Amino acid sequence: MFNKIFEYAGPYKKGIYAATLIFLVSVLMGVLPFVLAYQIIAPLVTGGSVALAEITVRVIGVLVCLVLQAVLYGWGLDLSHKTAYNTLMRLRIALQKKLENLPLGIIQDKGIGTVKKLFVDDVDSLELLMAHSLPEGIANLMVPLAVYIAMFFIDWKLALLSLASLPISLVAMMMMYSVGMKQMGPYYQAGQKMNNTIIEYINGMEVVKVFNKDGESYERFRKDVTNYRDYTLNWYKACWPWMAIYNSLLPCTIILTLPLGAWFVLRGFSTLPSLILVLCLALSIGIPLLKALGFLPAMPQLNYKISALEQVLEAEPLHQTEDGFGGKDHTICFEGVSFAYGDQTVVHDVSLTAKAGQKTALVGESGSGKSTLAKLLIHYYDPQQGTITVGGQSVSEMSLNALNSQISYVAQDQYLFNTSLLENIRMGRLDATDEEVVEAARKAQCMEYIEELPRGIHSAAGDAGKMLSGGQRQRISLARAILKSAPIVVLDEATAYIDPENEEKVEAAIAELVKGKTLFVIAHKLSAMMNADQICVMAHGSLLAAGKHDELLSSCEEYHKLWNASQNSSEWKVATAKGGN
Ligand SMILES: Nc1ncnc2c1ncn2[C@@H]1O[C@H](COP(=O)(O)OP(=O)(O)OP(=O)(O)O)[C@@H](O)[C@H]1O
Repeated sequence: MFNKIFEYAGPYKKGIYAATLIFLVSVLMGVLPFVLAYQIIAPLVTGGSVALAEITVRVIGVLVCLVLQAVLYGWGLDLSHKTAYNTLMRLRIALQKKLENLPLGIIQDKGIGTVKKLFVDDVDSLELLMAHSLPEGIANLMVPLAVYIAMFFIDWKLALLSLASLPISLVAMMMMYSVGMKQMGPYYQAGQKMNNTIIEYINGMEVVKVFNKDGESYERFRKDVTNYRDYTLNWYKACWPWMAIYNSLLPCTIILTLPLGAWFVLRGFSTLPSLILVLCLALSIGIPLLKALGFLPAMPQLNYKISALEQVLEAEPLHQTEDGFGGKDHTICFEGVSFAYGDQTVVHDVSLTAKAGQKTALVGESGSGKSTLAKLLIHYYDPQQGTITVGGQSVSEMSLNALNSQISYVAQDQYLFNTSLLENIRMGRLDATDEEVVEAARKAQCMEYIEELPRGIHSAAGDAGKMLSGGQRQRISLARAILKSAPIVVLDEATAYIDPENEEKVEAAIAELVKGKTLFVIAHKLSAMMNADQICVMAHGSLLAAGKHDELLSSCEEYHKLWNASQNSSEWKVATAKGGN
């Protein structure tokens, strides 16, 4: 675990060494007063004499030690915190770089809560390790160790007596660590789940209220918060007994030394001055030992958090190169592509070709793998098997930027940034002039409602977002894609859930977007796919058939079924509309 910390610290690791050294001297300054006290007590107890001047010097020595201890401790803390926060900064930058190279789909699948926990909470928790546990812990352990060695030189029998509490404490410590680590998995996952649920709860508040799902949503929230409490308490419950044992036993360095040591002195096995010195030293290391132990309970948690960070930092990055796009045209080819989310394979050995300049439609029942194929094409994930090429060049043999420059992906949920609508549309092509942005907005049928907004196209998407319908927001994202004007357009259910009034306009915007482009489209509405150059029928992650509408109607039973179902549903829509429902 410490090796990894030093790796993260990079050039700042010198700060950890320096802070540890300073803490070490500071702890030593806490031990010296006991030695000085011994030098005053021993002659008095053994019948000797001490001059007042000697006592004064030692008392001043004690005061100097205490002042130095405080000053050095402050200095050490200053240094260790600078090191810690610089390391956290490095770690967050490394995480961000790593996330940038991870498949986007994998990041989305983790959930915002988990990613936020990783970036904020898990990284923050390393502060304890870097600023305290490591430098302070080491110093507070090293000094007692040195003191024990000194005790052995003074009187090995008495030294052994003061070590008596150590073996049981060590066993208790190991037990605490081991049971703590076992409980850590569920505890950590409960924390991740709670984070995700809280974010989902806040994001989904509007829907929850509209659909009167307060109770249900609160119930889930309550369950995850309660679970987290239970797992945390379980963890503590498993660790508490062991913590209690070593916390009480370890600092009891004089528990045997005092009675047995006195007996040793009476029997002549040890001398009184040695006993006094060993007792003073044993008392001096009580506080450092307790401090060092104070850091132990957090170790299993820290270890777990570091592993979670490691998992992300060591996760396999998206396969891509620095190369630009060099495909001969924009023909898309899936060759023997299989893909699994975790253990669940959802795409099985799919091979299909979407010819450049043509419209290829993917149809199939819900869950048949259509969106996953689209996400593989835009390289959200790497397939486990097979290759996807554009114009003969594999998507993993170009940079994500190069691929993105060739593809406009429009899905149902389009994110609007909290900036003006103008800038939101300009995301499509950053060097576009204001006029070009307005032209794209016009082509996407946005201007009629944008002009009615108080600040027109300069309205902030955050404020405007509340005033825009789903279809209007969708048209903003289509304007973005029109402005981008990439040669390939991937539409994933782009018109789903749009009200009839908006549907016509969205379809007009799409028609503008796809003019002369290679189109890869997923839609449930089969009637809109009839004119496609090729329709690919998916079922349970496999490609069943591919062809034109008429061919498939006669040759593919699954397509026939889908077609009938879509006809029935449009008849049902007409009937309900007529019925006024
Ligand atoms: N992020 C994910 N993690 C795990 N499983 C997923 C994920 N996304 C989709 N799946 C699963 O993969 C399978 C294929 O889903 P996909 O969304 O590709 O199907 P689809 O045909 O597009 O469905 P729909 O028409 O309902 O959008 C489904 O069983 C789905 O539950």
